[in-house]
Amino acid sequence: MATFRHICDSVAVITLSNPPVNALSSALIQALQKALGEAIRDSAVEAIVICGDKGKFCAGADIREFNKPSQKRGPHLLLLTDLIESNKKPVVAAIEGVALGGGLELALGCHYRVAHVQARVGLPEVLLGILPAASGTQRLPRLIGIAAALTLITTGKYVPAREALKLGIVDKVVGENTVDEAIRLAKKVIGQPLGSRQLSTLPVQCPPNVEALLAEAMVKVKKQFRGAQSPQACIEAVRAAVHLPYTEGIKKEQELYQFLNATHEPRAQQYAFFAEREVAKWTLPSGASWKTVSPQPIHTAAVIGLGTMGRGIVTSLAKAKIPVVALEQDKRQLDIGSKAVMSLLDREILKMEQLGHTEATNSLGPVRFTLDYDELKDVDIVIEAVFENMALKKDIFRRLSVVCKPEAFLCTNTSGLNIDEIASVTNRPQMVIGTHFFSPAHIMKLLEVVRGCYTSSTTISTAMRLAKMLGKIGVLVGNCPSFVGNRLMRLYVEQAVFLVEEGSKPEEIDLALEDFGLAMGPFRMMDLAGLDIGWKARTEIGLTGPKLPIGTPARQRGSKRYSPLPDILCEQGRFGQKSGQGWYKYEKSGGRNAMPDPWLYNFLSEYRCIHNLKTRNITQEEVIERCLYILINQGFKVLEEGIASDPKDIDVIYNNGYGWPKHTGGPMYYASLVGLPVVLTKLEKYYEDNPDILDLKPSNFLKKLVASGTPPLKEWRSHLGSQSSKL
Ligand SMILES: CCCCCCCC/C=C\C/C=C/C(=O)SCCNC(=O)CCNC(=O)[C@H](O)C(C)(C)COP(=O)(O)OP(=O)(O)OC[C@H]1O[C@@H](n2cnc3c(N)ncnc32)[C@H](O)[C@@H]1OP(=O)(O)O
Repeated sequence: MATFRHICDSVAVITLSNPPVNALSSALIQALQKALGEAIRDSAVEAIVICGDKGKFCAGADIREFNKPSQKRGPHLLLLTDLIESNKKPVVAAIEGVALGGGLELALGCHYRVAHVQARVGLPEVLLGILPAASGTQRLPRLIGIAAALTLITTGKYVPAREALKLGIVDKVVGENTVDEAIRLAKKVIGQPLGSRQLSTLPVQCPPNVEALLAEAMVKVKKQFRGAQSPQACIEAVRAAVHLPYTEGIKKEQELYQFLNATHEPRAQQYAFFAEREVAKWTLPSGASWKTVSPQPIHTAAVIGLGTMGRGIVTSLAKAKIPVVALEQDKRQLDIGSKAVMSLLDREILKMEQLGHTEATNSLGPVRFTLDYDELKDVDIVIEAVFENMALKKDIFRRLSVVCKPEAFLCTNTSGLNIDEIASVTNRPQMVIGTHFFSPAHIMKLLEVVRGCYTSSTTISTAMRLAKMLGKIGVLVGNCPSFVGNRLMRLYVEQAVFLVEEGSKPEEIDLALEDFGLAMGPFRMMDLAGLDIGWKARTEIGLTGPKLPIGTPARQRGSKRYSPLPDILCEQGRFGQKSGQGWYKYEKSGGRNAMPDPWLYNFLSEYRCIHNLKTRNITQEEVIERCLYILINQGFKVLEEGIASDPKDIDVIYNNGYGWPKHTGGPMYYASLVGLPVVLTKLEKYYEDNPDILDLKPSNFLKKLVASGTPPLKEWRSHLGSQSSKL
């Protein structure tokens, strides 16, 4: 790793070099400090350009070093930004690729910034549980004003170069030769006064309503990132920029950074950051892995079924520039589906245009709509996305076996049906795999990649590569009913319904779990997804409806507790948002504004009377513990059964598919934060109180970990022993 400089006429060019993203490690900061010192002292140098090696300016502080003791971290980036800014020779940042976090803070210390048109800049520290603590919270508001700075700092969003130019973050955007352009600019400004380019010396331009603006931002982040402290600290730091001189503002920034660093959030968020990248590095017990097995190329794709999921999947493929054939079963469905897809694609184009893409239309792959299976004969991959009916799926896969070329991979978007059963009807079971997208499929980052017992490692490699091509996070899991995500989710939701039977109100449970940080409580989530979907599935497998054996107790299935409440709501036509009423009532069918429904309270009173259920006062603590610990307990079972190979797989699934708050790291990380002995003791207690809720019974793996002295999460895997992996 090195920072080197060379002289080009009177300009020194300093190149940051720390592959793969030129992150500012202690060593790089030290080397940069040294090179800057030399350039400043060298009387032949009149101006300096800072750029990054291999087309990437800098992705910020090296996150891998965050857990190092601070005294071992070397010089602080903050001092470096001051050194650059106060230097009498103009310094120009040549931004290619990314200038993120500390990388942008470094660029803000420079007097000028030139960016490549495809570069992106941003301050994503908030997403790592910290704040831009190398003067970003003080310099950015001075450059672009309070409102825009607040947005960037509290969302961590990445801003494309053209937008950055409009905001005033960069001075110039170029289509090529960014470093040459920066050198040209550096030469041009030699000898010019730098006062107005030294951001720390500028006043913050405050609108008259600045306090209202800050208060509004606070309300927004408290809602958007419930339970997380870093967004609030970011606002406090910007408030300091408003009210205090620069040096005092910096002190406040440092104080807030120290405060956040003492909480669990940075470590949880940084764990989540690396976990998202590590899940791509899959390994099978056979030894086959992402390193050894090459994916097959995917040039064209087909999607079967243009319901909500199919439309999103088509859009996702088009966004990745993969030409798609979209197939429906009849003309009417095709017309409806194609219109919906076109409207999604139009929205994508609009978004891109707003971000400054001049040729947005050309940046989407072509979509062809058809009723004819023959049009699928040349595609490299097919993704089936019809509704959850095994017989229908099998029919489709039989047909695909005949129509598709032998090298084509066959994927199913089932959210829980048996992959092996689907694969068994094809002429290529080794090329069948589950690709479980999350709704809306063109937006949600997660792709659960489900390996069946026949699935080959090349098929896995290709599906994982597809995830990457779609800009998604693929997590490889084994085949079991409902896979990992929905298997855990079902128990969490069921627990919430049991709590309603016992006396809670849906809105109390939603509030408790949303305050914990979940994006949406279980009842609002059920209403959004549609209660009828689960009802149909339960009817199909005979848990309710005509197939239910006569004489089955209403609240019991086998030896397990069962709640018929969701079934009864469906029988009453209460399907959730789509019918204007479910666990809540809505302003109209399809309305989104959930309001507590007095009808439900009366209904629940009668229901409890009929079933002789005594209500009791249920605390928020119990709501959180029962709903979350049963989910976590199932996570341990999933690990024990080898359905997921590592706790981080479960965490990535929950963080990216189920709105779990990343500042707690994910359910398994959260369990490690709470302490496994605590989770175990609570589960034992709740199971003792509710012996008919069998899934509250602590998993053997959890017990084993506690008995082994509660090892840290990264060691759990080694305690699994000789399990029969489903991977
Ligand atoms: C001297 C240390 C001092 C520490 C003390 C700091 C105090 C100062 C406090 C605040 C100031 C500044 C704080 C920060 O800057 S925090 C970091 C902010 N930056 C980010 O959050 C950027 C995160 N990265 C990304 O968004 C993306 O990685 C990307 C856009 C840069 C590239 O995306 P993509 O091409 O999709 O590749 P990957 O995401 O897969 O990444 C490739 C590879 O690089 C690793 N990586 C990325 N960013 C960092 C980083 N900042 N530090 C370390 N490593 C990074 C990533 O993990 C991948 O690694 P691999 O899996 O091993 O290949």
